[in-house]
Amino acid sequence: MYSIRSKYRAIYTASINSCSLSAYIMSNKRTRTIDSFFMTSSSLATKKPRTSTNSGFEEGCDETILKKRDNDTDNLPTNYSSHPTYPFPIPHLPSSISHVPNPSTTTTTFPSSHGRPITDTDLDLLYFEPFIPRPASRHLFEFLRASLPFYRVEYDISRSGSKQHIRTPRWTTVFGLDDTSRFVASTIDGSLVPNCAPGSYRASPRPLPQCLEDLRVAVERALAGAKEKGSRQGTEDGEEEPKRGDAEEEKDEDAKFNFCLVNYYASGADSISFHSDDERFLGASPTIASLSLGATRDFLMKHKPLLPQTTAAPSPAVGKPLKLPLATGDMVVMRGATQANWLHAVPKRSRRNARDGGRINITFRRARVKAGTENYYNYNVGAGPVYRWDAVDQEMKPWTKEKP
Ligand SMILES: O=C(O)CCC(=O)C(=O)O
Ligand SMILES: [Fe+2]
Repeated sequence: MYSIRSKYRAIYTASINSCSLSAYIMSNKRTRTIDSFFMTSSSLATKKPRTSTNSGFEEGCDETILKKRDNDTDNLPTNYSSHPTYPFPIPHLPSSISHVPNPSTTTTTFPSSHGRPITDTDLDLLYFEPFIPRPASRHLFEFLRASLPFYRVEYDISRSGSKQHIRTPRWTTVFGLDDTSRFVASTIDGSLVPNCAPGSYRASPRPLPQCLEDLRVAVERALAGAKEKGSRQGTEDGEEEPKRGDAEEEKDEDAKFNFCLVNYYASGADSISFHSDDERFLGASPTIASLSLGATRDFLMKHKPLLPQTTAAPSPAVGKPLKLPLATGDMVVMRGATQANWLHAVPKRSRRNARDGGRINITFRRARVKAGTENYYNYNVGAGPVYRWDAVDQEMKPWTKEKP
């Protein structure tokens, strides 16, 4: 038997190695080994510039990361998040993801670009290109894929009277709401949502591990900053600051997240079909922050069909999908009436682009209604086995508890 730390060393080293293997394949016969990850900066300076324009994973082995590792003599995690609901301890972010802020300090390089508003009929997006600097985001992709437990949810549905078995075409994992969490008393659909007593869930809520908690803090801080900047601009010309109503207070609450869903798309064959995140447990106009790591994938958005009795003239947005090619480190924040009126999807990629090295998507949300939250756990964790990334075979493998 070996300790968590030595086990993690094996996984993490293999992960770095697999990164070099990928770089080798992508950069056409330029062999790189584990040693190259610890080369000196001067030897790296002679490295030829990369010519590959492939997105995502294969570029994760770039100079910035290598130089950073050069200074980190022992880059392996020493701290872990543990909880009875975690199948195994989840490491904290390694020091080499240098741009990930420490919540106890005020210095952060996040976001690494300003959020660009994209608006249309009922559409309210804030698009950071990127939110996390590209090199750090690629390292973060590797880290999260190797560190989190994943699930492949399967379920049966009834379609035209016959039962159909669905195997979700992506890996998922979900965290949120620990025993100390409370639903804040607020109104949803006109009624007061009560506080939720600890231990009252059927599905055991899993708190965010520290590595996702650090990201949550960074995202919330950036959104608060973007909001402050927006309101400062609105009052710059001496206007009196407008009085804040209940709706605005609720909007503030929306951008305080207590729930996190992680999707892993192993290749272009994995996808998510058109849907909206309009589950009741998120409230009427949720703010959802969606972070992309790894391979670039298209994020499509289209307006929901308008009811035939609608008298308003159709907007050009209706029927015309919007395409955001989400690259590593990018973040899209969906707000306001977006979920109520728009659908989004990450379609499969063509065979030519199928082997893209994988992509991770993290969405931060605010769960408000207990009943729906339970369903969400079941839908994104399910009752099947736990999977964990096997860096040697480069795939998710069923994970079993080690015998002591
Ligand atoms: O992978 C993405 O960018 C979208 C994921 C998504 O829409 C969801 O999990 O609800
Ligand atoms: Fe979604």
